[in-house]
Amino acid sequence: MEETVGNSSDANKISQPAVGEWKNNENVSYVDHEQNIAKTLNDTILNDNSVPENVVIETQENNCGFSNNENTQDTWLTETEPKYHYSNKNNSGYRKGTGGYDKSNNANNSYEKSSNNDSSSNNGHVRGRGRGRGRGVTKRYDEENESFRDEYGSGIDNHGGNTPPGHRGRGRGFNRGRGGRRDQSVSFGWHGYSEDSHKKNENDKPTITKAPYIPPDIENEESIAGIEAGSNFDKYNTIEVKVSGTNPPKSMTSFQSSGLRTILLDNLSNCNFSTPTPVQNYAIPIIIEGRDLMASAQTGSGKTAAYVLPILHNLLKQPTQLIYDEHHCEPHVVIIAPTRELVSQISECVWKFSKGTDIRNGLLYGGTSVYHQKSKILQRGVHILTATPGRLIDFVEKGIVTFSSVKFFVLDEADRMLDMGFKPDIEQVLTNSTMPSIESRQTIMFSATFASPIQHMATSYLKSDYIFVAVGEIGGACKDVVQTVIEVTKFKKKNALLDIIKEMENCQGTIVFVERKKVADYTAAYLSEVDFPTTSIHGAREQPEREQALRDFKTNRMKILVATAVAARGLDIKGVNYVVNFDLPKTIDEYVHRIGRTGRLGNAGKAISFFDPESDGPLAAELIKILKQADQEVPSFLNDAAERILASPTIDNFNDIRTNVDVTSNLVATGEEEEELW
Ligand SMILES: Nc1ncnc2c1ncn2[C@@H]1O[C@H](COP(=O)(O)OP(=O)(O)OP(=O)(O)O)[C@@H](O)[C@H]1O
Repeated sequence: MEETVGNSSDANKISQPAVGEWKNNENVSYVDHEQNIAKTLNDTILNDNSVPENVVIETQENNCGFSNNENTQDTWLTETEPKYHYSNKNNSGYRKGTGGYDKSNNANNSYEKSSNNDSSSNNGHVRGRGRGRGRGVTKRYDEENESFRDEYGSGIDNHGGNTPPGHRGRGRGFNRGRGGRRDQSVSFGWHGYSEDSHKKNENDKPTITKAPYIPPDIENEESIAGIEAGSNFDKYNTIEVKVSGTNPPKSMTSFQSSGLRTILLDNLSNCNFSTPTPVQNYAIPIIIEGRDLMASAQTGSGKTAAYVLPILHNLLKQPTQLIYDEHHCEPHVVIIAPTRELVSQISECVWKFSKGTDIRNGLLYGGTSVYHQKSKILQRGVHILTATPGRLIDFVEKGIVTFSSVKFFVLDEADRMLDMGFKPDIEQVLTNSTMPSIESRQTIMFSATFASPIQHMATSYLKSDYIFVAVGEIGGACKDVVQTVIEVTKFKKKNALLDIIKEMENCQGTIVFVERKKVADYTAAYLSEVDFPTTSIHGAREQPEREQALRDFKTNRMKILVATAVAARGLDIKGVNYVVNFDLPKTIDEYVHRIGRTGRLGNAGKAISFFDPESDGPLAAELIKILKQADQEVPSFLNDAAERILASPTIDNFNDIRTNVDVTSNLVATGEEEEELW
């Protein structure tokens, strides 16, 4: 039975749980904020003095939220009981909405866990415990028109914690919380983001305004510190490097002898870059000499600096006028990467190496304020624009960015940018009428993996005399990562994960990769419940939440990060000791990138992967290859699985599992997700 809550004329009355739903707090029927009382099922009125133990009357002031206590009882938590406390402000904890996807799991009715105890966090509304189907109105910011529009929906979105009550999203199942309260105000700690669902319009519907997100500026000193070189850094010199193409420039052996401008050398030394990595030794002279480049080198071996430094050098050596006005700007360098967080990280790298120069650095990515990004890049113009494809195309279509001045075009994670998911976007950028021809620009592509078909395709964007550099085996895993593969079937994964985490001396710096956003939430909720502070990052979280999650993980506030493929590529996080593949990815390249979040720059890392013979068979043969290439042990069950697959004519896509990577584009095409599926 469902009751209407959202349209109630009394918006201050919160959800009325169905009779019997309060298994553990059977005394409480509902809470009335206006009168500041709770009522029991038999309508006895409880005031402050008579509420049963574990029940706190929720007021607008303490807005505290539900959780379960130690005995897994549903409890309303005040701010003085932070143990199971979800913080909207920091959006890093976890909750599990019983009204949404897991009503049956009463034993696990634990929601959020966070040590944050900030009074501006109004946590209750994320839970959506009520049975009603609210018909709320959401003021949603329309980036296209730069205005707010109303969206009506039913039910609370239990997911992100900052989706206003009444909003139902676009019908992606998991986010459909049911009913719940609509009388919460939410105030977010991050800059420029606030919600207020107290306001009502003339029809007595709450009007919720959600200001577009303005990310914090990257210019802070903390950003300077990269990962410190580990004990295996020197072994980089033993890796074989293959260079092909006509007359390749000679490689360098040190930053000092590289010819890089003094200001760049100073910045390098401020960032503790003393010895170049092999990919830097080869790529820097090639780019300085103006050659197009396709380069592959293992994860965590310094590819970003390998293209940022020579580009900065060339810009400084031959400065040309920066063109911009109040309507448009013409960057000299365009760098494209697949995820928002990676784009932000690259831009940080550009910033730290260009310190003290006149180079202007701009950033475009989805989930953030269009207006803000537009005004930032138009205010002073940008030499180097780092962007995700979706937002860049948006700006190009609006005429805010034109490419007439482009000298360098860079694809980071190039194979990903050229696979079926992103290729149309890249083509759209490269065929834009303002984009200089191949001959008139320098095109640079980097990745740790470069499947042959993608390499072939990529050549059509490069000058015919481009240079190809491969440090080590193309697509090979970093040998500093100890890889373990364990056979675990689907239903045993949860316990297996817990066992692994318990066995770790310290689980701090663990990334758990899962395939689906929903599983990311389940897993993070579960781990939080069992005392491992966990956060998550995936494409269904709002951008401020994603960034907060990364910050929390980077600062060790959260020990574990559960992530979908959105965090698989490029992210460079200090102190990642373990990668756990709770679900294996569909492609081996993705596996290589995922495990490459650890074992970076000569540091040791560990990767543990759950191999489910039922679903992961198609990956077995390639996984064996990767393990052997990295001198790792191959478990016998993996050989068996590979043989089974070979003998089986019925397995689809065995010869080309890459056909599975196209899911992103489908969603982008249907407009369900701006850029990222994962
Ligand atoms: N020569 C160097 N000396 C010291 N630190 C370096 C050097 N080169 C890179 N680093 C640091 O190493 C880390 C990894 O670099 P980067 O993220 O560029 O690797 P990558 O090869 O692009 O990895 P991925 O394939 O995962 O994208 C960063 O923290 C970076 O600051």
